Amino acid sequence: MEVLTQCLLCSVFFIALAILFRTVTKRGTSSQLPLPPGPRPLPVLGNILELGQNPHRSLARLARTYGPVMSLKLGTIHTVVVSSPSFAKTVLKTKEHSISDRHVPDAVKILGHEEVSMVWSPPNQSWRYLRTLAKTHLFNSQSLEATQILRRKKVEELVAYIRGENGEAVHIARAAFSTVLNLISTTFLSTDLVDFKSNSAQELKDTMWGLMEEAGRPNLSDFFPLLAPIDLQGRRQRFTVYFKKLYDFFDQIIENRLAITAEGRRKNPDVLDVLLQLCREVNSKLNRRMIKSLLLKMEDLTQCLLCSIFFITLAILFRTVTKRGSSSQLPLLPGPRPLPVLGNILELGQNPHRSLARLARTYGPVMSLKLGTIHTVVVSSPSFAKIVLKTKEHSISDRHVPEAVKILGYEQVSILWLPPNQSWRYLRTLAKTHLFNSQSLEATQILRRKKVEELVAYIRGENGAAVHIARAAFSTVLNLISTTFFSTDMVDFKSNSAQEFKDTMWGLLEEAGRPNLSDFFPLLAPIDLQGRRRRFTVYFKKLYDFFDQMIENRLAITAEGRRKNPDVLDVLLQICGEVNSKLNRRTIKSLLLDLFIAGSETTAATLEWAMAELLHRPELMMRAREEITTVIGFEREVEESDISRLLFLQAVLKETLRLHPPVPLLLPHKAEVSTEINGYRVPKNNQVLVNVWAIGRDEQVWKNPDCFLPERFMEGNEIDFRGQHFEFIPFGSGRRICPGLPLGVRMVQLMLASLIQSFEWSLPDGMKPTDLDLTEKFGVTLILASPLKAIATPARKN
Ligand code: HEM
Repeated sequence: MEVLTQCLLCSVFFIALAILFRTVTKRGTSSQLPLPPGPRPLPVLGNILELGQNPHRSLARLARTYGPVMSLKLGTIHTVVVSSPSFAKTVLKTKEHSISDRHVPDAVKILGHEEVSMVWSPPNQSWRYLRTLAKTHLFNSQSLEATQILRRKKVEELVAYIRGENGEAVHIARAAFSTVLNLISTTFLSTDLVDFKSNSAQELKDTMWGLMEEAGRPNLSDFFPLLAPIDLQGRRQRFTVYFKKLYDFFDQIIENRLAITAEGRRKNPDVLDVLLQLCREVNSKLNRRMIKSLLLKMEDLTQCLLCSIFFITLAILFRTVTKRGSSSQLPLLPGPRPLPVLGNILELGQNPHRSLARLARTYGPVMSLKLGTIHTVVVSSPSFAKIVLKTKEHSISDRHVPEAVKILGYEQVSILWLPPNQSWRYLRTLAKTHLFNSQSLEATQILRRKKVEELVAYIRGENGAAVHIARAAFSTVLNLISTTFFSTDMVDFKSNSAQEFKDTMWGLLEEAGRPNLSDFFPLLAPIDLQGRRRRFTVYFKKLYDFFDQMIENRLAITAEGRRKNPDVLDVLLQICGEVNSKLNRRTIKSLLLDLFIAGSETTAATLEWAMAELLHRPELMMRAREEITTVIGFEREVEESDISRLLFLQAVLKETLRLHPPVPLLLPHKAEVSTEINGYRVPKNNQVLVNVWAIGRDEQVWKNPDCFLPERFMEGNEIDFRGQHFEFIPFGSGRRICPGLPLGVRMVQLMLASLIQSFEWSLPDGMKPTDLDLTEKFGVTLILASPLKAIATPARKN
């Protein structure tokens, strides 16, 4: 009851928060105005997660979907992004009088800086005055000509410095930065005033560098201006220190200059002399304006105070919630500093596997992050993967269950999400003995061969039109799984209900690939802000109905007499009917659902990646064809039993799984008990992710890790993916290793070999192999961002 009241209070609090954000958001826009298209924003966060580590690239990618003018919501900030020359012209030229104000970062709203800064002030009279000043005194070509000798000298100093390094590696950015500071100071303040070898000059350089570094990191207050008054990250406070230091420095320069000019006019006045001269004329005006801006700030004070109280409460609440999960005595694993509330979510970006690999370069192969309120350990090296998946398999094989699947009691019976308890062990044994044992897979290979023939026939029927490889593969894999486990006669994929099944499965997997706020903030889960759990319930009910119908049909048939060749469904129903059976209809339905969820997109994505890599490197495609032609010829179709002789094809599959593991972070593991890795404590309930994508590209292990080189898996290289070689674990390892591995591998190999044997492949629209876009998209599985389309020409039999 106590927990319930707490939950209720939290829900009320968060609903209030959501309403507040919605109100704040609505205030900024007019409902009559049509907004440019754009990705659907998440509640509260908006589209922040889409920005990633490289917003310029992420936005370019989004523009491919939503067009050259699109709208996003970054936190509560409505943002329009323009990505084409013509719309850039509209914004920067045609509309220059309505779109040349600035969106001012919160951190620079200090010391009245933004009101007098040429960079940040709105295009008003003072700004125009500063622009004219810059044009006439700072950047006019005559004075730049006159000062070029000074700059030449500074560049000579740079060359001398580099020469002095005597072949040591030079930090180009730092050397350039120092020189640029010198060049600017030399141009505007003359060299004799700024000696960059002195201590104060060194300090100026460090302060500038620190300021730039600080400014480059995201600031919560810029996404949620309502949070600005409490300066949660202390950004404004640190900026104030930097600014004060710089102001002091410039004050000193001005004082020195005034002292010199007091002794008499300088021979060659520089820009500072001119500015000081002008300053004398406008001095009083400048002072009055500063006083006015101070008075204006007084008015806002009361409002700020009220906001502060609200957000301080919010911060304290989040801190309390967060602290509950960890103990302050525990030594923490290294990791990037989390932001308040969001933690390290912003670091994940669009491609978490890549971002985490990058972070691991700084924080090491075991690091800790906070994703919202979820403490997460990320492992990125073969040796630590071994510790997590093997040495510690008994303490780190629980699952961190996504909120969306906590519906209809599914997670309590699912092999994917159950903790490693008795029920899970029972299901794993069942899978091993009845579903994926090599004898029954041998027995069903003729059925799968037929389904692959249907795929080949479908592609032949396209008559040279481009084939959407992933979609064709997805349908075929659904057929292959159903044929393996419940015989073809039970599932006719040409019927309407089968089409509906496919669409529902596709929809479910698409939905599951999008981030869910509730997974980062489980306290929000009860209100299901994004409606994810509601939509999952609809999908699950449809699929359960489908399986129910299938079971009913089967029971009706078996009631008429035992079937000649019982399939997996017959066996499961048989076990279900036994006394004290651990299996019931609900468990069977969840198991079937899991097989389709875990086996369909993973297998289809692997085939798509393999085809994409071979189309990208036609000489490898040719080698694979030659091997098939030599070993099998054209007279008959490839059989699963042929694969053991197709060594290059096997190497292609391995290389595909190394470079493009379909489940790049495995399914999330969870520590069942507090444990220790590398001398650090991993507290109970921490989420544990294994970055197999990063491990597959580890430079310490793989030569030319980013190149697709199937040959590396030939010539006596015994490394395989069955969980013993931790440098290559696309199926995981240990207790939770993928039980569907034998079927998955058979399916991909058979489809790939058949497609290569039956067709010559090329790219549509005159695309060259090098034009093929191999960019990834992270979702439930790692897929190609631009789905692969290819043209199949029936193979010539020479
Ligand atoms: C190329 C194809 C496949 C790949 C790369 C793959 C990969 C994986 C991975 C990485 C895991 C998680 C391991 C972990 O969390 O430690 C997993 C789990 C699982 N896979 Fe696969 N898989 C594939 C095909 C299949 C197929 C065809 C099926 C069944 C028809 C299947 C059924 C499962 C199940 C039931 C689990 C959950 C095991 C558990 O949690 O105990 N997979 N798979």
